[in-house]
Amino acid sequence: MASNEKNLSEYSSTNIKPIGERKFAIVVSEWNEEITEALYHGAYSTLIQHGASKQNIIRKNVPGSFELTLGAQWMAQDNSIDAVICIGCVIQGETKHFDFICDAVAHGITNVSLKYNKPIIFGVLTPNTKKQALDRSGGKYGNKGDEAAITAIKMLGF
Ligand SMILES: Nc1c(NC[C@H](O)[C@H](O)[C@H](O)CO)[nH]c(=O)[nH]c1=O
Ligand SMILES: CC(=O)[C@@H](O)COP(=O)(O)O
Repeated sequence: MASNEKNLSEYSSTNIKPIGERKFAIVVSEWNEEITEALYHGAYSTLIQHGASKQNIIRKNVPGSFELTLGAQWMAQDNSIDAVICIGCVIQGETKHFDFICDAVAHGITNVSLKYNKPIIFGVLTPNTKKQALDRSGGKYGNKGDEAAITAIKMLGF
């Protein structure tokens, strides 16, 4: 279902219990910082809203979305971390570089989740334009960071 049919920030919270002492890592790409900071704040605030403690949310910055995979692995190998949220924004340019990055990140973080048997959430926007990114990072279609945090919480069984 396209984002213009389902707001990324709309979800039923009635069935989500407080997440107590669970520990989360949020790995944030620095490329398109205006977008990724908005996504990060969406994810962070959603975790806090559902009961996570500030000291149990670890942030790790990486240069670009391609580096999210290794950043996620560094966090996932810490046994105290229950779930990892990857935040990035890859905007289509003139060349096929976009395709290679998006493919590498999608497959990469999937492999990390299977290797460490823990949720590694794909909170990466892959828009064609900056406007599409703005619409999905706190704009008219909500915030994918919210969605990524809820996904992490649900994957932990709450
Ligand atoms: N163009 C975008 C990039 N490019 C950088 C790569 O992610 C990577 O850091 C580089 O290829 C070195 O390994 N990254 C984004 O996150 N978003 C882009 O739009
Ligand atoms: C996704 C990218 O790396 C992209 O922004 C680079 O732009 P271009 O394909 O025009 O070099």
